[in-house]
Amino acid sequence: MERNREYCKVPEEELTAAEQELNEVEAQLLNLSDRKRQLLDRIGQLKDEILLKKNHLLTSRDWSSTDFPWSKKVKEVLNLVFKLNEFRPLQHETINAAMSNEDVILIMPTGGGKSLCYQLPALLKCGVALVVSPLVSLMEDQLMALKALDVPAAMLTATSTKEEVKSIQDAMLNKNGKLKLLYVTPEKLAKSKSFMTKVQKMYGLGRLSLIAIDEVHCCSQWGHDFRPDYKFLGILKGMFPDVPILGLTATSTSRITVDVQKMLCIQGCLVLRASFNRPNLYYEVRTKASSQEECLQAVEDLLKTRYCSQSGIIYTTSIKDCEQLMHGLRNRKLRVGCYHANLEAPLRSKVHAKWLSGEYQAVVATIAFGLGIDKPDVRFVIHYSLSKSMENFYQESGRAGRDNKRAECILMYRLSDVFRISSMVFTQQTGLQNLYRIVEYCLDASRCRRAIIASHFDEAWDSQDCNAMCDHCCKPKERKEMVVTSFCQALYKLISNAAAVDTKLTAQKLLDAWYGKGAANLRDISIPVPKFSRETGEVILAHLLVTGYLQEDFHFTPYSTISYLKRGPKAAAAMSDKHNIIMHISGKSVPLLSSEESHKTERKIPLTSNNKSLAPYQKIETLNETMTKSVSLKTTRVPKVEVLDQRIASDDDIQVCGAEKRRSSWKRKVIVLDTDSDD
Ligand SMILES: Nc1ncnc2c1ncn2[C@@H]1O[C@H](COP(=O)(O)OP(=O)(O)OP(=O)(O)O)[C@@H](O)[C@H]1O
Repeated sequence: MERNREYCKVPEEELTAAEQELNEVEAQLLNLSDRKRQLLDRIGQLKDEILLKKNHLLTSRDWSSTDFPWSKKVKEVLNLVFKLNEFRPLQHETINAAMSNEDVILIMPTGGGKSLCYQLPALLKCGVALVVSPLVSLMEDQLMALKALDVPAAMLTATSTKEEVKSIQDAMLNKNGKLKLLYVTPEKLAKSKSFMTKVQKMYGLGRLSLIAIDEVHCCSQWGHDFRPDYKFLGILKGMFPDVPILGLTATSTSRITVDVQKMLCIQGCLVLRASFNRPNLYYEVRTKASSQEECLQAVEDLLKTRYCSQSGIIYTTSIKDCEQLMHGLRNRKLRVGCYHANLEAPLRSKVHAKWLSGEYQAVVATIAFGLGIDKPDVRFVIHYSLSKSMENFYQESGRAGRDNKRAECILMYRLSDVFRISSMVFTQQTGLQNLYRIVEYCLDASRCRRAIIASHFDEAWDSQDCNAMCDHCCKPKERKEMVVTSFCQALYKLISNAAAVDTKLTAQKLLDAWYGKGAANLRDISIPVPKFSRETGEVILAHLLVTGYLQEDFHFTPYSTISYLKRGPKAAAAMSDKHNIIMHISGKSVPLLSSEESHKTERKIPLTSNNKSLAPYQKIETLNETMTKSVSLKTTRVPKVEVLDQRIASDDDIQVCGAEKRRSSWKRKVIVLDTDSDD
């Protein structure tokens, strides 16, 4: 080609030659970019294969073995330093993996004993373990506990004094230093260059023993608690390649776990997942009354009867709710305190202390009362309103029953709460998605509550595992299907009618119009008023919302954010003749266990005053006779799934969140769909 160019004196000839050459180059480029794509694909495949192979090797090793060189020492430190007799599930495995310098992600329910998994190896390894923790209060709790055990630990935060910083940094680099654990916030790592330089020096001296990252799900944007500073932790593996990273979390779906591995550059690492099942926790959802007074009454009744002289937590959504509920309960002579972020730290500590000592029966709290709460005998957690996500609910309710004795988690559900929370979370990337999952948990009228929790956390579930420890398994109901397509179409029509007069409808206004109430110009006489209660109407509306047939439409006013309803992304399907929108409802109780027996069953479950070492996620195998009976009851298959014809369906036999309604005049048209259906 070069030669061509040299001899081409005439510009026309040179142009032809250049164009020819360009064509050839383009053809080569195409070939090369094809090849590049092929190579990239292959590299991706090979990397996946290597990770899979590595992961296979890791998972096939017996991490619970007691034949590791450090095994004897591990047992000694467990007994002598931590004063514990034996490991809880997965603790030993995690410790062995960390001692082998493997990266690990440990997913273990709240209270499962994650801290020991990095504290113990930190004591056995040479040097200092860096513990990244999201909250100063959490670190303080940990330091207090470690001090009581005589374990040398320190923390560095934005408020540490110069002297503190200096003495800690000296200890980091001192070959003979005693410091074993150093707690830091992710912000400290991300923002303090001088501190990172010290960590690098410590690493250079071979004194960085391991990196533990608490609440590691905060790395992932898919998690409910994404913290931008956690992103920075991605550089640690590159900087300190031979230091094991131990990520710990109580809540992580598979998607979040993969994301976290990617963020931390520890793909293919060992993932240890303890069961999310907490056999000693009883889960229940109750319909919340619409009047403030009735709601208060319901909580008062619980505290004065069912939970008389027992200790618990009542979670509310806002600071205002928190204070109002506390005053309401105090006026009813209940010993409760309140805890939220607007209270000064000393006051919060005082409330916490009064609750720990039993002076307060319960703390009415916002989510500010959370991480680090380690009271073993919390017998009840009441959610006075929905949580923001299943993860939040699991974590908050998980503060009950850490002593492994029976404790109860009651969630009070009302549709209007959904919109209060949605207008707070809709700007977050997965805010609404997360909220709708917990709404589904509340709406489900028959499925085992813990089966729903397990499936949320991608955990395999055996229907026998509940042991009648949720409201649905305690009093099983038939599971039926109801076709709600025409109701959805009716709601669309009401929304369109309102739009025609330049009006937007909130859920309450939409329900008013549907039930022939509210402004006359928003009603539609061509749409029959439902024969079922408004409560059932609310459930149908909520179902249409969480399944995408309706959608929230947020508008800002100077004082608040209002959620209106509009057609959802599935509207076209809902309008099609061929499409049925099906909702599960529950029918009659399965008459195998009388309510008296079920009550007995409820009361007889765990069990564990003589079973202290039982971890929350271990199966309780010592079933008594009544429990065995309830298990066989629970596993009894519902004989049929029925489609109730929507035109004549009424409240009869429909159970909505525990509010059971029955009428003898029930007429229904039944189409048998399936004769062997279950959840
Ligand atoms: N092997 C064990 N035997 C008995 N008790 C243990 C064991 N391991 C940990 N514990 C106790 O369990 C309690 C909870 O432990 P820890 O705080 O580590 O839980 P966690 O999983 O970090 O919970 P959270 O997610 O709420 O922070 C602590 O009081 C701890 O002393």
